[in-house]
Amino acid sequence: MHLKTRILDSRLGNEFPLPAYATEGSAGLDLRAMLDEPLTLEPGQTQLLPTGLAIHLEDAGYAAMILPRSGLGHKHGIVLGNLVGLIDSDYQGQLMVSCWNRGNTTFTVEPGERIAQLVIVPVLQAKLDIVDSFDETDRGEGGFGSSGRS
Ligand SMILES: O=c1ccn([C@H]2C[C@H](O)[C@@H](COP(=O)(O)OP(=O)(O)OP(=O)(O)O)O2)c(=O)[nH]1
Ligand SMILES: [Mg+2]
Repeated sequence: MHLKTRILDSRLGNEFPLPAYATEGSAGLDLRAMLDEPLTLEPGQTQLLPTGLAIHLEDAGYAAMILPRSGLGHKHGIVLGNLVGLIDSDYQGQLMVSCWNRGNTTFTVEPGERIAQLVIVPVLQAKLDIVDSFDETDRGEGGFGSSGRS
């Protein structure tokens, strides 16, 4: 697909590469922290970081999700303050990343560092048909471990 993208920080495409799929099979485009100086995140701290990019998906049949990078999340505890970021198809503002240090050690984000990834996903907008009851299923209202653990 084609994605209308605005570059809001001129260092992107010059000093720092534009987002690109790293391999033919990559699902995510890495997003960079467009900081002016290194940012220290103490354990437990969360900061909203600019990416220098805006996208306009235009089509309600798509959304984008901002997801953590597995290496940063697993090794350094750097994940997202909102766990997952959901980008609406009509959003035109700068993509922002809520960066949360859920770990026990201080982490410094360097300017231009890849801090999260953007994944484009298909979306169905549902029309709600209001009913009084549902056709019976085996599960019914059972959930949250109702089927046991093993
Ligand atoms: O990690 C994120 C999450 C959201 N957004 C932007 C794009 C999205 O379309 C918009 C609104 O996000 P969401 O609907 O999740 O937030 P909200 O708290 O419901 O705000 P709003 O009232 O603006 O919808 O904020 C980001 O830039 N980064
Ligand atoms: Mg919202």
